[in-house]
Amino acid sequence: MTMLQESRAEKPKAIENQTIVRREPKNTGDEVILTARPEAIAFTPQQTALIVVDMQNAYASQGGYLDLAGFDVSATAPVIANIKVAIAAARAAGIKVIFFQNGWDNQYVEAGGAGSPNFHKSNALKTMRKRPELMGKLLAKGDWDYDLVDELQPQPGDIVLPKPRYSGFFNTQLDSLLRSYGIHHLVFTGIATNVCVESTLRDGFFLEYFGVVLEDATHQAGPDFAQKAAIYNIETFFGWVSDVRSFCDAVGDKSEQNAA
Ligand SMILES: NC(=O)N/C=C\C(=O)O
Repeated sequence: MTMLQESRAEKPKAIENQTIVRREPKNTGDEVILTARPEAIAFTPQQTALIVVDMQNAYASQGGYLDLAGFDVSATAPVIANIKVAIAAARAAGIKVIFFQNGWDNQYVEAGGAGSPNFHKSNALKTMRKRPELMGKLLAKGDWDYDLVDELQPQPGDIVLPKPRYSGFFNTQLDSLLRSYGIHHLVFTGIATNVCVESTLRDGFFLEYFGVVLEDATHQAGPDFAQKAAIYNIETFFGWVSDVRSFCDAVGDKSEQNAA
């Protein structure tokens, strides 16, 4: 056993002077402890999912919806790289990986008509009303914009869920799938922190899921203050905030060992 493997074998890592939040009744299986704000949080990999929110070209690529609608996506490359690391660590630790894809059919029937606030608020729909040549392209199933970015592709055993609104719990199979796997801790990554990540984490809170966001694996839609506000809300009211390095340390990052 190498020194690196030896240090990885010592689990859970000591979190000195940090209060540790533990769900009751106790987790079953091997518990790991994640350094987080405002407290460290204990979870078992088997009862945890890594949620990858909307890592589609629409949200992370130049020429995608957010970019065309005037949002800055120039700093998404490190976020993609960090999510890739978190996914590898999660898979190696036996944590279920769940990808979301936001969008609708290419006729936008699923987007709702003028009777839906979504019709009036969605910046994708507004952009297409201003630029009709984009109709059938932005967030439309089957188009490049809807596709997950090349770097973050699902593997067998992962779950991919389409979603028609900001919250991943609304009109999707998420809740029933999580309950079927006995999962009650959710670790969030993806774009946008202040819209779909926060909406899903908040709905999860109301449904009694423990939500942790990996801050450096997220990016906001809008100015920097939107990221700060979302992180503040999560840390203070709805869940916990951590980072990719701490997540890998907590779950024992066996991804390099397992990479064939
Ligand atoms: N994935 C998201 O957070 N989406 C944010 C805005 C939108 O879809 O219009």
